[in-house]
Amino acid sequence: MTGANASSIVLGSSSPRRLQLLRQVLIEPSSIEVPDVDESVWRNEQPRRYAERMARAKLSAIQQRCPSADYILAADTVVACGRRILGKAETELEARASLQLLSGRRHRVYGGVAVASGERSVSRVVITQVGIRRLSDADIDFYIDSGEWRGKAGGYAIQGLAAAFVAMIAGSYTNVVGLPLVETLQLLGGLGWARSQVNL
Ligand SMILES: Cc1cn([C@H]2C[C@H](O)[C@@H](COP(=O)(O)OP(=O)(O)OP(=O)(O)O)O2)c(=O)[nH]c1=O
Repeated sequence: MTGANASSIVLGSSSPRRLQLLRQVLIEPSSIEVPDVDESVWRNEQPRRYAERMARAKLSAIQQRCPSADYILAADTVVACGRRILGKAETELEARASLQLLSGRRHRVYGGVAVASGERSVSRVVITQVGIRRLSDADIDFYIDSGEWRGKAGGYAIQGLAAAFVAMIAGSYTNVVGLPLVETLQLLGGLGWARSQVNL
């Protein structure tokens, strides 16, 4: 038991979005650990299974590193068009190809979340449907120039300029940004985590 919260949470993620989302609901992780896992997709692996496998792999990497943590949280965000998984865009070419594929279509964002407390761990996948309006070449050029696509699953970030591309969303918005808050809090609550001071 440490700090203001009765139970401390180790965030197993390098994603600034995930930290920001937790802070938005007044959860301050006691520490941040960067998971280092092999993120390659298995042959014929479906997006849902991949998202859950990655979240669990990140969790267990951090569990080994922090055996005495009260709670550990890890997550993975996967963007898929049908069964096709679109990875994190690392080059302009990848981002452009991804945006061209998503243009004028609906796709799904699979958010894997995994939480552990001691020996117990739970995980789930939250699915959000996102519809991107038809993108012109000028839209895509503009977005590529912004650089906001870098390191983002599917080559876009809904919390930034790409909000202007999103025509519809069905399901959790925070899931698309990187961490489905309602479901994450449910998982934590299921393992006994409780806020000590704030009753959100
Ligand atoms: C679709 C989408 C993804 N993203 C981001 C969230 C994640 O950071 C990233 C997906 O990559 P992840 O592999 O889920 O996470 P990460 O590599 O950034 O961090 P870590 O493995 O250390 O936890 O894409 C957005 O920020 N906005 C969006 O709209």
